Amino acid sequence: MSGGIRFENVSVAYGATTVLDRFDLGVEPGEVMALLGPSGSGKTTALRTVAGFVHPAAGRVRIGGRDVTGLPPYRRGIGMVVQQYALFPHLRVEENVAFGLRARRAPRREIPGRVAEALELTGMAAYARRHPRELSGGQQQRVALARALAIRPEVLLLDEPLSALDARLRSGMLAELARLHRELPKMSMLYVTHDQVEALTLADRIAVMDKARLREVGTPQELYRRPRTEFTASFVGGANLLPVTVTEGGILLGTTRLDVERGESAPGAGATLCLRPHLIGLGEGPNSLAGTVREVQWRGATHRLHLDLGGRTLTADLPELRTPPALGERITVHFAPGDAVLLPAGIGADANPRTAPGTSPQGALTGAGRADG
Ligand SMILES: Nc1ncnc2c1ncn2[C@@H]1O[C@H](COP(=O)(O)OP(=O)(O)OP(=O)(O)O)[C@@H](O)[C@H]1O
Repeated sequence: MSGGIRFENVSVAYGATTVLDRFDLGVEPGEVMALLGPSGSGKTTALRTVAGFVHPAAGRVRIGGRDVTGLPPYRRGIGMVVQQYALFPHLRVEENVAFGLRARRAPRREIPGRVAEALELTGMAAYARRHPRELSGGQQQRVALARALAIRPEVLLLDEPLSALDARLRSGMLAELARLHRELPKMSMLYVTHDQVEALTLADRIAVMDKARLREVGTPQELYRRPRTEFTASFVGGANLLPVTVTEGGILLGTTRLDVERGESAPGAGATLCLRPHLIGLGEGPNSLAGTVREVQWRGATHRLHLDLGGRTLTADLPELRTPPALGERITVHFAPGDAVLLPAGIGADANPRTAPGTSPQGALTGAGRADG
């Protein structure tokens, strides 16, 4: 059985409010696709249309090529894990895991083996006889995962599965999910998150959503290194977004001429320079920028500097400095021509990157540090 999910122009509305607008996306068999976007962008709604809990006003949903738009959830071949573990408190772990199999009328003699297999996959075999209240939050989430896997789903739907866990458990579970993906290479996963680190770590591709629409889809590397919109640039990884002017003679940041590829931006047009904080170096270089130090944050392995470039803030993450600059000091930083991306003004402008998480009031995004904690 080949998995894979296909959204074909799926729209969902509650009353007059469209919460999913002509959503068109394919998840390949065996692929992990993250749905990444701010709160309320429609991620959960998209996932629930695959599960069969939300019915589209228009469009079709396919799983493994099969049109499942009209099918009830239990006939779709899906496993689902949500933020709240939703285990039955009065049932032991093994009974919780067997529940989905019984509900689907799996042959009785097969159930113990399938339960054991699912508990083994999730590292919970030793806890089979316990009740949920005797488990930690992370363990309960593993049981929820085991329950979803026991039915051997074609597709696994995960809705913020790690958000109830503390940071250390979260990174452990993330590694577990990556291992699971390697061990079950045919199973597709659709993973809803608003955490870019989870998406970058786990996903083969990321679908960036905002305001009920799909904004951009690509591999984590594509979206990180070559974002096509300001929204993606700021939401995936954190970026400095600086308005520049495109002229025949080159790109101008204020009066400073920069050596960066012009891309699709036509002379005369406005554009935005996207520059990742960690790709900025100290001192003179190919693209030198002078600024006044407004803030210095020591972050262990790095120093984060906020520089005032004449009214614009530039955030730079530098490897830990022996002698960090003083506040008010004037310093020069630089970046390599290939390390900045020029985004044509206007694309994704209505996506309002200024409200993306981690954006400082000056419009320089400081969220890149989330990747390093
Ligand atoms: N049953 C419902 N009735 C009315 N509006 C709803 C319903 N479910 C969701 N919505 C609205 O649809 C929009 C999208 O919700 P959805 O849960 O898909 O967003 P999300 O991207 O998953 O957000 P979050 O990250 O906060 O979970 C929101 O504005 C939400 O208020």
